[in-house]
Amino acid sequence: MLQLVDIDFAFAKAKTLKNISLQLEQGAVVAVMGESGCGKSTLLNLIYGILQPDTGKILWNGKELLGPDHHLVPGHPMMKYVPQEFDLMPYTTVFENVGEHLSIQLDDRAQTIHRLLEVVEMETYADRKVKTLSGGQKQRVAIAKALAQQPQLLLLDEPFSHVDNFRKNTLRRRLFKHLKDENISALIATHDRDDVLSFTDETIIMRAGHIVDHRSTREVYHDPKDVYGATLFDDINVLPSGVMSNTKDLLLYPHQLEIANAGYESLVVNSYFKGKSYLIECKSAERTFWVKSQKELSNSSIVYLKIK
Ligand SMILES: Nc1ncnc2c1ncn2[C@@H]1O[C@H](COP(=O)(O)OP(=O)(O)OP(=O)(O)O)[C@@H](O)[C@H]1O
Repeated sequence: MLQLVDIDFAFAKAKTLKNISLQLEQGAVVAVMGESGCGKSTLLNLIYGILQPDTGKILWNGKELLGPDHHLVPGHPMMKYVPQEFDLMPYTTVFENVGEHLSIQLDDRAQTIHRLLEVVEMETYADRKVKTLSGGQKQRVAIAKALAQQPQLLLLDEPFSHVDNFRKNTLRRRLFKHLKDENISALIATHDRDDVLSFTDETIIMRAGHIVDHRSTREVYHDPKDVYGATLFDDINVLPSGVMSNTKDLLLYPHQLEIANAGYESLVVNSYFKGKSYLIECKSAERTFWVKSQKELSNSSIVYLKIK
């Protein structure tokens, strides 16, 4: 179990992380979301032991982990980190990169490497030199290399940012299944709601160096604390009490409103094609609303909005 207790950290004078406390049970897969610059990567760097907290403690199974001020080589053996700029050996093969830290005396070394290359769908590239790979392929090799070292905690920073949509879904399913099968905990800094909604147990929301929410992913999504948290998942309708016969202030995603024959009058400003449906942007009294529609609607037409 990982615990952070009252961590503060500053790169310069201004604090980058403030009063961070959290607990992660073994096997939990947890997303870290928040706007760019809010401190997600810094948090992962502190946990991994690349940065030294100014105050506070990081504990693993109750034992304090000492930061880089106390170690010649930063990092801790039970965790692996895949940063945004992955650390691979460009002139050696994919196979050797994944196996870099695996003992050559290990009986099932080759099998282990091939099994992990399957998890990241890179088995056909085993003999290719890393420098000849695309960014997305390198990212997949970096993930397999981290898994090869059998971490108890995996820290992933934007793990699929370079991977095309075609591969992303299979890769995500395989990777998260592997994490669950092997009871590996993971902290994943991501901007991608699809990573978060389908695959994580809990979500941490960060803002300006603080943790502002940490609950189960479903609670964080269904019952957002504020507009900031909700907007990380989707466009959001802010409905103060009384706007659409609602008796309290509401934050609603586009699919929670509908266009009806009667209701709150609004003017269509734009229709955005989304594949299965259109996202309609409407305006009433200086307020913007977002709603889904099966049909494209012409700009300046009038619609009536209702809470579903
Ligand atoms: N080496 C550094 N020296 C000084 N300031 C830094 C350094 N690294 C990051 N920062 C600053 O610390 C803050 C947090 O950065 P961090 O990279 O943790 O954000 P992030 O939430 O991961 O952002 P993103 O989503 O864009 O990756 C930012 O204001 C950033 O400019």
